[in-house]
Amino acid sequence: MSTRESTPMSHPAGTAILNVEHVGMRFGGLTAIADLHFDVHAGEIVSLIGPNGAGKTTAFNIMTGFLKPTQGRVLFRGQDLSQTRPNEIARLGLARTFQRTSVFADDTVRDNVLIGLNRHGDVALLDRLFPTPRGRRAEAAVRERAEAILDLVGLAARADEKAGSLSYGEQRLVGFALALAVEPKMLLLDEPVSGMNASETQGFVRLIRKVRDEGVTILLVEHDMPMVMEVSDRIVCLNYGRLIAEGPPAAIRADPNVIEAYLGKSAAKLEHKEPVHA
Ligand SMILES: Nc1ncnc2c1ncn2[C@@H]1O[C@H](COP(=O)(O)OP(=O)(O)OP(=O)(O)O)[C@@H](O)[C@H]1O
Repeated sequence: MSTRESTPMSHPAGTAILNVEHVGMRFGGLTAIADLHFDVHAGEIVSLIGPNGAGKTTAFNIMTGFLKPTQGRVLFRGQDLSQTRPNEIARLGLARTFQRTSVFADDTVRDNVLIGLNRHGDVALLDRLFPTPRGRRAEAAVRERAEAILDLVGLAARADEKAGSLSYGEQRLVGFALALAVEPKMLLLDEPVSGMNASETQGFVRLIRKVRDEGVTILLVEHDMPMVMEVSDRIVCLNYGRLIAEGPPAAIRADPNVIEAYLGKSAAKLEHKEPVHA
């Protein structure tokens, strides 16, 4: 495990940054999550896996404030998120990416990242609007940060192209860059490599590790099992809204309950199918 955070708010390795405490979610008569309970420690890469409809996306939506749980609570860095709005949660340092890409297709890749940075609002608006020396310095700092993020995700050479002209996998990287723009302490990645080819996936594994080594904790939902087994420190497996196993990849791969519910069926079982929402 590696943490290089040095701010006073940082968590030493092994401290929980996220606590999911007996969370339940019902939609009318349907129980999407029955009783989910797990922690993520600072500096870890943790994956949430399970068959279609197991409740993974619902869990993500609760952790990011898009849904309020009908039972239990989620703490991020000790703060209860139940009454916290999504934009406040992002400001606390918990950012997410979405299953579907959400880039501005007609803007360049660079402008997408600049939009993300400006939305984050770490530079005062007046400083950017007026051509004062201070305003110009602020603008230059934002542009420099955009270049650094583009470099990190490997899109520097495509910065001037329209985001909509990139391959699907590259657009996922733009979505990832947008999430990084808010300088998160923790990133929730929703099926980040779906639609990526094998070499893009390998590149993404290296990228996730690099970002983690910079002190960002990662929780991902992913159906690409070789990728999950390679990148995860720990895996949490859900089935029908219940936690059925939790542990390091080797233990999860060998767990009879996980094999029965998810891994052991036909190869087609590992392919992602769109959920049918009630
Ligand atoms: N807004 C909603 N209203 C009603 N039911 C919902 C809603 N969102 C999710 N569900 C149901 O909750 C259950 C869990 O769905 P969820 O999308 O969280 O599963 P998942 O594990 O993310 O699946 P997938 O791997 O296919 O993305 C499913 O039965 C789904 O149909």
